[in-house]
Amino acid sequence: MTAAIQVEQLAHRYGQRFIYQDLSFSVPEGKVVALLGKNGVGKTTLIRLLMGFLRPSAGQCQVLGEPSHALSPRTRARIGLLFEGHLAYDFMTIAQIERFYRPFYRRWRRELYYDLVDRLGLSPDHKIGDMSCGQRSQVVLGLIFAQDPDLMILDDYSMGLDAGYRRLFLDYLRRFLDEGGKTVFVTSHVVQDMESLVDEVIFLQRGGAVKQLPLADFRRQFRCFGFQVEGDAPPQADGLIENVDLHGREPVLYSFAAPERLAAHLATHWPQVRLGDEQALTLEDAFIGLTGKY
Ligand SMILES: Nc1ncnc2c1ncn2[C@@H]1O[C@H](COP(=O)(O)OP(=O)(O)OP(=O)(O)O)[C@@H](O)[C@H]1O
Repeated sequence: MTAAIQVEQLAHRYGQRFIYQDLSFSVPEGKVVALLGKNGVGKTTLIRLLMGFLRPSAGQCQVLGEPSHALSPRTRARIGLLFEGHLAYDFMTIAQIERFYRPFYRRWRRELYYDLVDRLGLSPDHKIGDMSCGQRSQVVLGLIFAQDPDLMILDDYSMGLDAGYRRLFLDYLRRFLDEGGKTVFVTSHVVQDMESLVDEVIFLQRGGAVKQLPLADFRRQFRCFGFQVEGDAPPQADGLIENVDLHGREPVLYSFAAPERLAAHLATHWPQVRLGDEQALTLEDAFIGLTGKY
């Protein structure tokens, strides 16, 4: 399968501080892939690298078959980018910005822009600089859908959108995906939105460790169990135990291992621990279980 994004042995540092040292993953064409990670792990930095706004300290990224630091205008026009501070032309009006963007894109779909933006109930000569944060987001999203891109890169699309507009955006995104052949690479802190949208997840940890797997596999394999300890030596994360934490008041441990394998592992390495019941997890619980609360 062709990769829309291919990242190989990527390293990036700000000053002396490495954000990642050896990051590799790929986003297959036609898939929706979410990059999830806690604040400050380097999600936005990665998008800057993918778009060629930053040059990596080492390693490489390819986007739609071109090196990210040398993307041609033609390839850039195939990428719909939602990025913090992206809407720089806030002196323009709703109508002016649409006219400004239109000539850059061969498949421009003006009706999609106005379909989203008309819902704001503002006149076409309303200035972008005089809009609320959520309204501006709506304008940016309208511009991105109108581009009809082959690849959408969305950095925290929920920025400022209220629950209704977030749903509206997700409905648009699903319709966009129904057209087929589209790839979406998304970062979000609204983990529950990912459940019905995403094919694969990439968990990025501080220091650059990554785990990529189909969302369905993550939901099926990643489990949470209560446990009891004899004495005062609780288990610690190890090769099989991903994390140990409190779920409410109950101590729990998280693992990708099946219960029998985990019980055998505990009997050998943590004999003072008795495995309790499996707990149901929302996607957000599972995300926190894997990455930790803070
Ligand atoms: N220009 C910069 N100079 C120095 N450090 C930076 C710079 N930009 C970002 N950082 C640091 O790099 C790390 C990664 O930042 P980045 O914005 O990529 O994280 P993020 O995963 O997108 O975070 P969030 O989820 O909070 O948006 C952070 O520790 C941040 O402080």
